[in-house]
Amino acid sequence: MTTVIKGGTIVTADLTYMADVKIDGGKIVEIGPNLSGATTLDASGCYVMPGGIDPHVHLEMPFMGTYSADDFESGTRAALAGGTTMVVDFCLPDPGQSLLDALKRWDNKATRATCDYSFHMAITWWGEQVFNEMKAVVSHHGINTFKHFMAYKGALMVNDDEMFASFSRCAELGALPLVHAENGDVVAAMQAKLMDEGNNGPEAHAYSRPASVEGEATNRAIIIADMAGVPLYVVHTSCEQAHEAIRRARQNGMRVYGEPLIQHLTLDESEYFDKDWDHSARRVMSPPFRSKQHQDSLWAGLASGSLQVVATDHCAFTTDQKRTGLSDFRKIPNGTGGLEDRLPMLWTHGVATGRITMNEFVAVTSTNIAKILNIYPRKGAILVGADADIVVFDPSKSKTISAATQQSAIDYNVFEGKQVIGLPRYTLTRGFVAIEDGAVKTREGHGHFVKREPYPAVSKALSNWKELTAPRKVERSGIPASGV
Ligand SMILES: NC(=O)NCCC(=O)O
Ligand SMILES: [Zn+2]
Ligand SMILES: [Zn+2]
Repeated sequence: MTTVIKGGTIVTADLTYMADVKIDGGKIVEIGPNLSGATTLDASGCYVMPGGIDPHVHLEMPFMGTYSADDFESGTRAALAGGTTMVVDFCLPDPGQSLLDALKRWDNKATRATCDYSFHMAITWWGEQVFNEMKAVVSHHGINTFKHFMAYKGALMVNDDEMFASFSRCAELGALPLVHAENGDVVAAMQAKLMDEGNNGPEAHAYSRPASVEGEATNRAIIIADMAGVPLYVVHTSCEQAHEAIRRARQNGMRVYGEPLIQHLTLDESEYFDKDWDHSARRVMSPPFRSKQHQDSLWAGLASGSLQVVATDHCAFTTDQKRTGLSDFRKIPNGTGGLEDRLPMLWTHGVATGRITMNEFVAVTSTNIAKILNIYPRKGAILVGADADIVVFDPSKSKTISAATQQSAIDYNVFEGKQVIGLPRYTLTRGFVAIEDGAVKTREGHGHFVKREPYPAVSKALSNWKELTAPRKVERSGIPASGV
């Protein structure tokens, strides 16, 4: 059964033009004028764009003694409602657990997904078993990214030697390491000091994680990646110090990518000084929200290309879950939602204000990450042969964000009361119309796992360069006799 999206303007990362899009069997089969099919979707006045890809979500994540509240059904439903058609979650092995066993657990959870998904594998401990299993993760399970937490001491955190070993293994396998870059040792010490001084409220979460601990860790991860000869992707880049380290590395020819979150771009640190404990605790996430100056730096990075991707780190906890930390901010589960709001908030605060163009919007919400994850042009493109993961985006449609009308399972929204302009008229996941003018028609279990091959081009280029510039013994003639 063919579907035609008719009368819209196609917007991709590099082109804007008027054409219809014909879909058959979940794929784009034709692009051009005056197309017809069994079903027609009216896109007049709309932009027809690749569906959003959110490479950073935590659905039903076991974390800080609880589980994040959105599972693969409600989380992907929220994604589709906001124009996002693929998510990438993080598989988190327990300490000592086999990576492959952990993957079975994630496979089971994800069967309920309503849109396509993939996983990053987290390296939460190190040993020969992990070293060996990383190969199977890449070659048999279609996962080409490995996440490293430099924070969450005593839980998910790995040390520099473990990171260097894992990054080096990534280099051998053609995989890409990811880092949560905050100095976990310094954060733990600062948290303890703040508690000793009686600072137990959610604002202390922000005090304990200043921009410098993120900048230092980002720089350290970049240097470790360079020594290991591997590219690096820095998740939730929230401040100028981290951005500056990424910019500098890129200027020096390193392949380092930075991912600001929509929350850091649009919400600031004043949220933590609200008199209402719940208000502040609901916004506790790591890294914390920053000042307006840091926000300006992130926006500039998106416009100039030194930062490449806007994600959400969707990790939603209910107010009751947040209240676990009523007397100790260290126990407030870290994380916020945003899956449904990423595209409308970025359009409103980015495109509508002129901070980024429509094409840059597509690049940072979809195409760039599709290329980084090595799934382009199956995803992230409006091209014949691509999956029909499409958002028909109406720039004149507006709403006020409210928990009362959201898809996420939690009881609040960190963007509550914000007016957005620009919303999906239709969201299609592999050709299936899951969102139609605000009506949610998602199908549980429709989502497929997207396998991702390793990166032959980047790894080959980097290993060629490393080989050319490797330390070499200088062959000398006429070596003087020993003076002894
Ligand atoms: N970001 C956050 O606070 N929670 C989710 C886990 C992580 O990404 O660090
Ligand atoms: Zn993180
Ligand atoms: Zn995260």
